[in-house]
Amino acid sequence: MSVVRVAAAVLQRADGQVLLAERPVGKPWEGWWEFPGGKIESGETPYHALVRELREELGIEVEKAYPWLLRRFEYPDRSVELHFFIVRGWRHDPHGCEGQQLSWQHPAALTVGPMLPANAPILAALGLPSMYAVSNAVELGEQRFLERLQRALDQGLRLLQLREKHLSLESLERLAEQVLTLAQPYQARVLLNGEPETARALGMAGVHLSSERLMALPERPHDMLCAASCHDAQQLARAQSLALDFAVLSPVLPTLSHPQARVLGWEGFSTLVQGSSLPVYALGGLQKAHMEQAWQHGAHGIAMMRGAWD
Ligand SMILES: Nc1nc2c([nH]c(=O)n2[C@@H]2O[C@H](COP(=O)(O)OP(=O)(O)OP(=O)(O)O)[C@@H](O)[C@H]2O)c(=O)[nH]1
Repeated sequence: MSVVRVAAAVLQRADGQVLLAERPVGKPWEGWWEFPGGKIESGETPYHALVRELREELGIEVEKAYPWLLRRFEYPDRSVELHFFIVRGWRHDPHGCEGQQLSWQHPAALTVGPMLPANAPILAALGLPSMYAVSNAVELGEQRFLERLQRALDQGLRLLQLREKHLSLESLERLAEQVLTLAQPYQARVLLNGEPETARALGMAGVHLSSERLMALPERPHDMLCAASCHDAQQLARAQSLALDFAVLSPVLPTLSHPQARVLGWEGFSTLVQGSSLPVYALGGLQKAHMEQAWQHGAHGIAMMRGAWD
């Protein structure tokens, strides 16, 4: 079966809502909802197809579009390869130039549907925020870390990795309880860097695997979020084949926590994440101000340890 290559756009407003379109009468899957976009013509790059499709379908001019995920899916009559972009800047108000109905929607609470079957993991990925903070109680001291965590939650942090490898199980339990108590009113999700069973026992939303654990794990846990640390193509491929929720790729820049590690640089990062079916956070020596650069290089967002608590 030949592969249909498609450019698809997640137009995202500052409030997080994304634009969905209903497939018009007469097309395959009519009445189903999708992200605006269409087939990549021969000789076109995915980006150029995106710009053309959004002009033709929505009457907008793309100003800021970032490469995001590649999703392969088998329909009964065709295989599709969907090149998703996140579009954060455009000129003119989108309207359905082909008579299609449009709707701005919160990815986690759609009020239109059904969505095309290929798109379920895309909606899940859109539920992940741009920033992923990694705890640093060992350097800050627990009290100061908890104060900084409270401040970060107030400022919008919604995803956190508790990574305190030096602690005994008893001390970890105590700290985890305090962290979860702070995170709960914000519905912020906390992942434990460790084993799935420990994460489950501590009531965490998920587990974050070390790269070593990632390579050894036969199957991902299905009752919680599951993410992993990756440093090369082989580990990223493993994270994709286990269908994890997301990966973290590091170190992008030199970092104090891993002074010996070979730095990827932004170009190395972007080469590795190109074509990823999973959202990938950039990590290593980053500050909040690196967000735009991370998006330009194909990252879902940035992960930070020291930078998250400044
Ligand atoms: N634009 C878009 N297409 C998607 C999404 N998800 C998804 O599976 N697709 C698939 O990607 C293909 C998009 O091609 P298209 O919209 O230009 O073509 P089409 O179905 O109208 O078919 P036709 O032009 O051959 O009649 C379709 O097979 C569609 O089912 C999505 O979110 N947006």
